[in-house]
Amino acid sequence: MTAVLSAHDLHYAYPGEVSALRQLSLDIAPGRKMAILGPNGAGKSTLLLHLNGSLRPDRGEVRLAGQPGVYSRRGLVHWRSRVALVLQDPDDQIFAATVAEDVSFGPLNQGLSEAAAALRVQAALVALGIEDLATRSTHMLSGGQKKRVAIAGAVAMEPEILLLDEPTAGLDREGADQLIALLRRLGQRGMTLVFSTHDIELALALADDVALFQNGTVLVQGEAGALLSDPELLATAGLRPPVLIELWLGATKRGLCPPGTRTPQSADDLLALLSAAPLSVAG
Ligand SMILES: Nc1ncnc2c1ncn2[C@@H]1O[C@H](COP(=O)(O)OP(=O)(O)OP(=O)(O)O)[C@@H](O)[C@H]1O
Repeated sequence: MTAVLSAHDLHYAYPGEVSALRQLSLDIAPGRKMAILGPNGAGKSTLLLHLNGSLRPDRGEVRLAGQPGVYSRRGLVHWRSRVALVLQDPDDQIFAATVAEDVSFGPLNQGLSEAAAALRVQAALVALGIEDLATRSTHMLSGGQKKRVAIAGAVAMEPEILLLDEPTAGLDREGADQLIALLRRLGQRGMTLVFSTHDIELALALADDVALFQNGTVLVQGEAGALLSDPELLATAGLRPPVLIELWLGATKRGLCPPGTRTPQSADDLLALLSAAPLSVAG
C-alpha cells in the first residue's frame, strides 16, 4: 500500500527556537481516519502545517502519493487542493465578510466558476448544519459557529485529505458529536482524515489509526484499537487508556467479556460484548 501522504525523517525548528519536530516519520493510509495524539506543545500543529506545505522542513521530506511535495506557487496550489487544513483557531482562517463568501474562497481559488463554487458552498454549509448562517457577517459568529465555518471552507474544496487541528476544541458536547458524525460520513465517502488531539477519548471514538506523538516525534503509529488498549505503550507517552477501554480490559480480565474480541469504540459496543458473555460467568 502506498501512503497517500507521508513524512520522512522531518526536522524543523521555528526561528530562534529549539526544534519542534525531530526525526519524524509517518505514513497516512488512504481512506483512513488518523489521530495525531499527544500532549500540548508536542508538535502536532507544526506537523499538520508541514503536511499541507505551509511549513517546509529543515531536513526530511513530505510526500504526496509517494511524490515529494513541490513548494513552488503552482505546486502549493495543487498540494492544497488535495490536502486541506483546518487550523485550530478559526480566527486565523476566516477573513471574508460573510460566511458564504468565506466558504467560497477555496473553491474559487481552485478555479471553479461562480456557479460551481456556489453549489460547493451550499453542500458544505448543509453538511455542517449551518446553511442558515450563509449571509451572516463572519464577525457576528460564536466561537463554535466560526469553527464550523472554517471546516465548511475546507470541506467545500472536496479535498482527498482533510487535516484538522484539534477539531472539537471550543465546541460544546452537541457540536462535538455533530462534528464527529460529519467526519465519519466524510470518511465513509472515502476522504482521508488526519486530526490532532490531546483527547484520547476522541481518538478512540473517531480514529482508525493513531500516531502517538511526543517531543516533536512519533513514538509509534498503529491501528487505533490495538494501540489504545495497550496501557504500557500509552504510559510511555504519559497517557492512560480511554475510560471505556479500562472498563473493557477489566471486564475481560474478570471473564465478563469474551476474550479476543474487537476493541469497543463506544459504550454500545461494550454493552454488546457484555451481553454476549456466557451467563454462568457473568453471573
Ligand atoms: N510560531 C511559532 N514560533 C515559535 N515557536 C513555536 C511556534 N509555534 C509553535 N512553536 C513551538 O513549537 C513547539 C510545538 O508546538 P505545536 O503548536 O506544534 O504543538 P502542539 O502539539 O500542536 O500543541 P497544542 O496541543 O498546545 O496545540 C512548542 O514548543 C511551541 O512552543
